[in-house]
Amino acid sequence: MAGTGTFKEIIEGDVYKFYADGHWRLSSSGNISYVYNPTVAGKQAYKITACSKDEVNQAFQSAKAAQKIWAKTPLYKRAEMLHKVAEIMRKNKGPIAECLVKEVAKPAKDSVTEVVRSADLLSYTAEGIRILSEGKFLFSDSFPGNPRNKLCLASKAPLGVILAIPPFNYPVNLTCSKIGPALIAGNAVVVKPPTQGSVSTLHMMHCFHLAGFPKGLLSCVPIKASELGDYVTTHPLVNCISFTGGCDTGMSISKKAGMVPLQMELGGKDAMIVLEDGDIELAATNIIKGGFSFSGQRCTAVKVVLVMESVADKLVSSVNAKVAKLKVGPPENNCDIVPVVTEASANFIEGLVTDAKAKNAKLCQAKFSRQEWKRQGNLIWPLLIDNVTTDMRIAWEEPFGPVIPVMRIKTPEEGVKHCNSSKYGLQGCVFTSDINKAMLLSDAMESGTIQINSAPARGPDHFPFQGIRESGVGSQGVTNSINLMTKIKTTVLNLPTASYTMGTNKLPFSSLLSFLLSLVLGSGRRRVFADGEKRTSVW
Ligand SMILES: NC(=O)C1=CN([C@@H]2O[C@H](COP(=O)(O)OP(=O)(O)OC[C@H]3O[C@@H](n4cnc5c(N)ncnc54)[C@H](OP(=O)(O)O)[C@@H]3O)[C@@H](O)[C@H]2O)C=CC1
Ligand SMILES: O=C(O)[C@H](O)COP(=O)(O)O
Repeated sequence: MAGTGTFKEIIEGDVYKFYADGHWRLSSSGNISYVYNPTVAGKQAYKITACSKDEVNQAFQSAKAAQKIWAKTPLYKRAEMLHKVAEIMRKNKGPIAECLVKEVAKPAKDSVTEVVRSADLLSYTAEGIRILSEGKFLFSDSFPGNPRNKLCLASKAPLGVILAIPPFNYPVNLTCSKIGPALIAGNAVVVKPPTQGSVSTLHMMHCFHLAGFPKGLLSCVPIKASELGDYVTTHPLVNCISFTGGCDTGMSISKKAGMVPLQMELGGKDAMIVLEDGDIELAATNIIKGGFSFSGQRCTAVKVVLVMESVADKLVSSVNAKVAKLKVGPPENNCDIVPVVTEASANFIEGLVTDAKAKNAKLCQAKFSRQEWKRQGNLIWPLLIDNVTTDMRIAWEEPFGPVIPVMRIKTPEEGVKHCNSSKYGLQGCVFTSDINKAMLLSDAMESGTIQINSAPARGPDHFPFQGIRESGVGSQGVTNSINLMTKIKTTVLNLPTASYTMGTNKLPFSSLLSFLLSLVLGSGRRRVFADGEKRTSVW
């Protein structure tokens, strides 16, 4: 059960605490944020303490201090601790998943999957020590005019304090995808959890606490973003911001952030282009899996289908038949379509549908009811909207809900043009049986990733994951996140004479003779070396 047993110390009464300096406590502010259960309108799921400005500042100060020590922790010990957290998370997947069901209405089975996937991500990230234990060794004489008298050692150093801001839809997985790389690289992390998703995040943070990370290295500070959001994101001790969430929020943060590396993933309008030689059944299945899972609340969800008009009717018919089989209802029952996270989100989605209908789109509401459009509170029945045209909002905007527009195209180029006209550029996908056409389309589609014959997806989590344009900046995926959360440190060894290796360091005979004579006569030519010491020989 959430907040009991292993997790009883993270709650006081019915209010969840915040985590800093290695322990859990209620904020001195007395402020409380409320987490509402998306499945039951108006029902409070949880109460969480909201940190004060001073508590947030203290979390950053402690992070800075703890990071200096953590950066000197051997890589193998860092890896051991990540494996330990992963194990604790696997053991406690039940209570953490329970929170996901209640605060973001994620289907129960998908909630457990998210926790296990996150533990696996941490285990994989622990192997990141292979990357961190490698450096670069450069000779100077590869550059014109330089003898080989400078040896350059380049290695990766931690940035310092990482501010991690995850979104509601994957509060556990997307927090781990930030914390894991940050820690293995030697950084400290301050997590600002999403309100909807904060209790799942707090439970996950407790697993890190139980693993025994140094006090202060990790903190989780729920705040009222409207009050302290800017304070957190512009704090002088922030050395990097890793944010996943809405485009508007992310863009605003990136404009205010200091001169720090940014890792921003801001959503997408992932396009699916279906060609005449594409497998229509496969495409339909991927629209269902890729477009409607978690009610479309995924940045990588299929968000517009661009299908050649000659096969459009066949595709729409196949998708509608599959939509009719989707289970609609509460996440506890593992329904395919669950309530979206907030009423505001549901209202936004309804606005897009209403606009499309007003402009003569065809609403293909499955045979759930005679209604074309069905919504009950935050619960929206899955909807394919056919005959969408570019004058409709849903052709361009990200619903983050179970509604998918279908646009009919005459040429593949028309599909590429629409994809590239979007302000987003996260992922896309192409369905065709011709690998050459697939590669040409992938090259032409301006997106971070193009999937061939499968729906967009971030996983597996070690794959590079990035958006362009307003879909974000910086690349995720375990390796890329580790590299983004480090900086390069170089040390240059300046030598008095060129240095060669593998026996190529033969002295000219004359200097060998003078060297031998100096040994015999004891009056070797005294030279000042790089360290300032006067000696007769470099070795
Ligand atoms: N790329 C992706 O995977 C996601 C994209 N989205 C897109 O964003 C839209 C809105 O979803 P939502 O989750 O509300 O996204 P938001 O961008 O509002 O929230 C994302 C995270 O940012 C935090 N936040 C909000 N405002 C600030 C601020 N001023 N300073 C610091 N942190 C802040 C939120 O905290 P809090 O919750 O307390 O406001 C949350 O932790 C969705 O409809 C979807 O289009 C949403 C989720 C994931
Ligand atoms: O930001 C998101 O919505 C997730 O990263 C998507 O992950 P998924 O493709 O594995 O669902």
